[in-house]
Amino acid sequence: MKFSANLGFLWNDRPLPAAIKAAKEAGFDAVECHWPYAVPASETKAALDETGLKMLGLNTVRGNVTIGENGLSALPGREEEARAAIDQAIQYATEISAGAIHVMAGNSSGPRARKAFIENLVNACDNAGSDITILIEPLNHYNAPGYFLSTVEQAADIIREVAKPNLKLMFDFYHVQIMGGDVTRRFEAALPHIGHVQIASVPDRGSPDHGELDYSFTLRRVRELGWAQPIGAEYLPANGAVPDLAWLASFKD
Ligand SMILES: O=C(O)[C@@H](O)C(=O)CO
Ligand SMILES: [Mg+2]
Repeated sequence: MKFSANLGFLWNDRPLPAAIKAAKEAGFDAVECHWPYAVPASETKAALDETGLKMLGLNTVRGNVTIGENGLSALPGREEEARAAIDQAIQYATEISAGAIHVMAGNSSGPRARKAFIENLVNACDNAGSDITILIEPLNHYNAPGYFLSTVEQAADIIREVAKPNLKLMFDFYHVQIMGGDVTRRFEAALPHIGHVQIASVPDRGSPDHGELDYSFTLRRVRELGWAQPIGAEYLPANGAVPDLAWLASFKD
């Protein structure tokens, strides 16, 4: 299997270009991040070019994080800000040739929120063009209480309704296990919609070699089902920002 280092959590004690280099040295096949915007895209691109790693994805900004905002795209009345966040992400992703943008929904619920989310996703898909995949990610209700999107089934409904070929599901096993489990069957059912896969141990969101999910089984099944893209290692290192990587050698090709 191939793995992508999620630099939102791994090596997040250093500037993004240095984190990209650390991921390369550690043997990762790709990188992904959360919010790279403080670093000029040219600097991120230079580190990607130097290491030969691809940036698989980045997120739209969350809004006012000091009051707990967690995305803007499913917030009725905030359409202008949501569009600006999507435009910013598309511009950054284009400059660094990133593969995907995770459009963050935000904390909301109900039909008006759903309508706003769908309209923003249509706009994101149309403006991103065919080289950038737009991702939506269900988040669990412990880490993201009140978040609009919490299950893969809800996300699949939205993807069907938006009906754009570049809208896909970010299937994060950590969240999916917490929100109902049965992860192997649910992965298989969602496979046609999946655009990226992420992992972490459950419930502590640590390295994927312990906890209630057995990734040596789960990832074998993922591979058998034909998934060949790098899997996002999105976990919280046990001791700060430098990750424990014993798991990587045993899971990698
Ligand atoms: O799982 C997560 O939390 C991330 O993938 C993310 O992008 C939202 O913070
Ligand atoms: Mg995730």
